[in-house]
Amino acid sequence: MHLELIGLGKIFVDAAQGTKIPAISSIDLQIEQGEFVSIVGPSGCGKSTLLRIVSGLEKSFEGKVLLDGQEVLRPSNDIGLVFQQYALFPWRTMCENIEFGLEIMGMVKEERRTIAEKYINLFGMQGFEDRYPCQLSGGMQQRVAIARTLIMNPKLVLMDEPFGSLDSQTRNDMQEFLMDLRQKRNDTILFVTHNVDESVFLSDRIVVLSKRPARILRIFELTAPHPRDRTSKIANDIRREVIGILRQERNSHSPIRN
Ligand SMILES: Nc1ncnc2c1ncn2[C@@H]1O[C@H](COP(=O)(O)OP(=O)(O)OP(=O)(O)O)[C@@H](O)[C@H]1O
Repeated sequence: MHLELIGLGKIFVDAAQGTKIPAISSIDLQIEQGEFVSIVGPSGCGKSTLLRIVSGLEKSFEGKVLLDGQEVLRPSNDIGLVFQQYALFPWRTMCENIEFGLEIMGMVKEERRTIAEKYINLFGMQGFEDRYPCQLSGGMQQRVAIARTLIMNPKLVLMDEPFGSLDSQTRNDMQEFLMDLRQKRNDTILFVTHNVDESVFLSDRIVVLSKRPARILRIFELTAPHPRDRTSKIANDIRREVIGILRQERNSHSPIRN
């Protein structure tokens, strides 16, 4: 897998008010197989818009997204999506949610059940197969959403604040779970987060975006092996530096107050 973002730009037009909202400007980025790349940036800077463009959901934008050299023009099974809202089907059990994509592909029930069970085991969710989403904890629901995406074996997984609605302990558990999973599967992940700690714990690279319209301010490379020590000097140094850039960016061009 090789992902290439070339000169990405996006301007929203508010037809009612006749105003233009530049959301993204001149973003170039390359991602290789197995990389975990986090995107952080000020609130409202254009992170989700960037993911939507990469996913093929956004129809009009400048530049190109190339996945293995092929232009991404629409959503496909090659690119999996995980959102903050788990978006599970409430009327389907855990197992039925996980096997949904395989069912849509026309796979017969026995075959897809066998594969879904493999994922249920891999995700440590045995015993909950027949529960409905409302009977599962938030962390478990997000695991189901991730399993439902990964069962399609996408080349690239896009995650938009996937742990944003979880309490801090569950969030930590999910970060560890995701790292463990990654070691087993070598998925390629582009991950949007507001949480700098999370990006330092998880990423091979952290891409720091500017205020809207988002452009790349800085890319940090993190080479510490996993599992990472959240309190190590290197983790603290990078965290401090990323937070410093974001603070400076937030305060830039703001009116001087007495
Ligand atoms: N469909 C749309 N029409 C008009 N403006 C939009 C649309 N979608 C997003 N925007 C605007 O584009 C900008 C970037 O939005 P986006 O959701 O990508 O930011 P974000 O960095 O993901 O935000 P957050 O930090 O709140 O998650 C915002 O100002 C938003 O209001």
